[in-house]
Amino acid sequence: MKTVKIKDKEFELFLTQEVIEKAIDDIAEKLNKDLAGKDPLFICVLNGSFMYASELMKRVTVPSEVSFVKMSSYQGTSSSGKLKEIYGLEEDITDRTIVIVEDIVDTGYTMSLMLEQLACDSPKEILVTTLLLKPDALKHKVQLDYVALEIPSDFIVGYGLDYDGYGRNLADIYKIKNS
Ligand SMILES: O=P(O)(O)OC[C@H]1O[C@H](OP(=O)(O)OP(=O)(O)O)[C@H](O)[C@@H]1O
Ligand SMILES: Nc1nc2[nH]cnc2c(=O)[nH]1
Repeated sequence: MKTVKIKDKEFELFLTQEVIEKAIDDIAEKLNKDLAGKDPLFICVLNGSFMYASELMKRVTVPSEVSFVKMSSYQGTSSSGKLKEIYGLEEDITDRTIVIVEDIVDTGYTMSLMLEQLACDSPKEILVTTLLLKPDALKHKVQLDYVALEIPSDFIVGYGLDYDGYGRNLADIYKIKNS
């Protein structure tokens, strides 16, 4: 089994680039059907989604715009955990079809905040695509329209996802080795 070491942790091969990109082919095919004539704006969530966004957008053939945002933590007064806010969205999304592009939905916290914040700007509709979903880890109810791959709750790296900043450039996805 192929393994990689990142900092203090060992990871083992979990999903090959071939498997991932076959799943992306399927998502792109669905999007190309569903978005025809809708002039969508794709909003990709940095950092993690950069590789998924790039492979997906090469396969999207409908005329569309692509933009990148960050969900950054900010100091809030709430005791309910980290608060996150959308940074970097310059386009007017009023009355537009929006497609959010994420690398992973884990607890669903980030996506739930994003959906709530984007809805305030009155888009026509918001669709969500994520490369990965951990169904057993979900703690927040989120709308997910196009999920490429469902995975168990193990911590993973590669294909845009990092461990402590490293591993995002790996072409395959690895899961943490249980010692
Ligand atoms: O469903 P959740 O439990 O909220 O987790 C999912 C979020 O976690 C990751 O982002 P992260 O904050 O690690 O930032 P990154 O994309 O820059 O790595 C990922 O890109 C999602 O945005
Ligand atoms: N790298 C990484 N980031 C995440 N963010 C939410 N879940 C994960 C995960 O499994 N791996």
